[in-house]
Amino acid sequence: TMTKPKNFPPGPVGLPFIGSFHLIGPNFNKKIEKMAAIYGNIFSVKLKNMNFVCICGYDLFAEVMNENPKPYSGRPKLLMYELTRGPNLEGVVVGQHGPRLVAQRKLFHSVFRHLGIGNKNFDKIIVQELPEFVESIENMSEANQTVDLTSTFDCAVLNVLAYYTFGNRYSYGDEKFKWLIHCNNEFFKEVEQVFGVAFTIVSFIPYLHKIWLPKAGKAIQYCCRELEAFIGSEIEYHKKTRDQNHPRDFIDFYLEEMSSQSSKLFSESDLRKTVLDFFQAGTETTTTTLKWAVLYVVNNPDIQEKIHAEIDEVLGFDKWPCYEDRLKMPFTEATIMEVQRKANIAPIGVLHSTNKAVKLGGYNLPKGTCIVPCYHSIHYSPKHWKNPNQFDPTNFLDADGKVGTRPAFMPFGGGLRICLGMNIAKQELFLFFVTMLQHFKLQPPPGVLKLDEKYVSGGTLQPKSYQIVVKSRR
Ligand code: HEM
Repeated sequence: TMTKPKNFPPGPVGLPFIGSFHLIGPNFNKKIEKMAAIYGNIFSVKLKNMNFVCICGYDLFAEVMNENPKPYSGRPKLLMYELTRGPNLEGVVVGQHGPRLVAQRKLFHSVFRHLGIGNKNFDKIIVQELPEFVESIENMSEANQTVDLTSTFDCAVLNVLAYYTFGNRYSYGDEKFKWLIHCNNEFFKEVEQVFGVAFTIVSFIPYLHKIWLPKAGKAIQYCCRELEAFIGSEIEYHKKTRDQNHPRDFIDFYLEEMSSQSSKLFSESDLRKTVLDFFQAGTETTTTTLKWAVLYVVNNPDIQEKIHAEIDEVLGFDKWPCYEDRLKMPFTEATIMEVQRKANIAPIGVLHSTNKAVKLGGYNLPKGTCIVPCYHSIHYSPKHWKNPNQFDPTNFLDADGKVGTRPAFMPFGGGLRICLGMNIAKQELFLFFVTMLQHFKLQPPPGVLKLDEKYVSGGTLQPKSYQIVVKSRR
């Protein structure tokens, strides 16, 4: 066992072997809240040989994510990460901060700018997805009285990333695409088996890994290997067909970096893990947010009506939206932000780690301390939201009716590790949500007044699976 360093944040003593294991799992947010009430906004939870330091409340978030992010820009070395990203923790999500990571992040942004024009026009890639997106919902609702939009969202969202990385989208019925979706979804199902959002922490509990490792752990590894093999075959294809003067997509740009640079910042194995990261960080998060968005507008018909009115005024029925349109649709944009606040789908985001000794909230954190940002504490803070438990888009509207930023709103994390796909995600959320409501009216199934707003914990906090009625607005 490990003793606490000097002047370390206080916390529950923990039981022998299992430490504070009983504190994670269901009702995670409530348990964190209770501990913060006892120990303060910064406290430690001990598990095996590791101290997790939980941070709550806007002041600590501001310090770690905005004011002094550098010492907090590492990632903890967790067993689960090593299983799927190798001993060197390749890719982007779980790597240490340093020249390699900075180079990968920089390349991501420059490809993003290249595929669009500056930071604009990337939305063209999403807009080309809209016709099949709408058609898929139409077909489903013609065939069935009630529908579950999950698979449509899965296809649309993965296609955007496929276009970005591979240079092409797939038709939703394509067998190869179905396999890719299947492997990607299996990964999240297996993660769910290992305590959902707290799964990375669980990998630290002594002896417990002996139970989950042979089953869920193997399955998780298997899913990642299958996805990596798929990505690997795309890389092979790109090597054969690429034209050095006309790079088509992320893989072409990456291969070009590999061949033109002498340092070892880029490698093919890293490329595979990086693309794997795009899929695993960028699909379930976006799909889940869209599912919450549908749920909240179904449960709040007055809000849905206001969005319909905004869409009718700005777009009418036949024009596809573009991302710029959000500037004329403040209520719609504010609704999406409110969905992200209220759903709080990544309650501990991705864990950070200190890469040098640092003082936080009056305590000393040695190098290598694992930081658990508890987002519920800011997204539901009564200090920052008038009625945090209520779904209310006006949280994000200023007195003049314009969308305003809110400091205690960080759905994409922050600091040097802020979500790499944030701009893609924002554009997807806006364009898929608007297009859906432009074409359809969404209602609860017959006999149901409201959909259940309680979450279940998968890779993220998700709504329980639900059916809705989709009515064409034509
Ligand atoms: C609504 C959708 C999304 C949400 C809510 C979300 C949220 C997050 C959060 C909370 C983090 C951790 C940030 C931190 O450590 O402080 C993160 C990291 C990341 N996200 Fe997203 N994300 C979304 C969509 C995407 C998309 C579409 C991509 C596409 C590439 C993506 C790629 C990444 C990557 C690569 C990282 C790791 C960055 C790093 O460690 O340096 N995400 N995301």
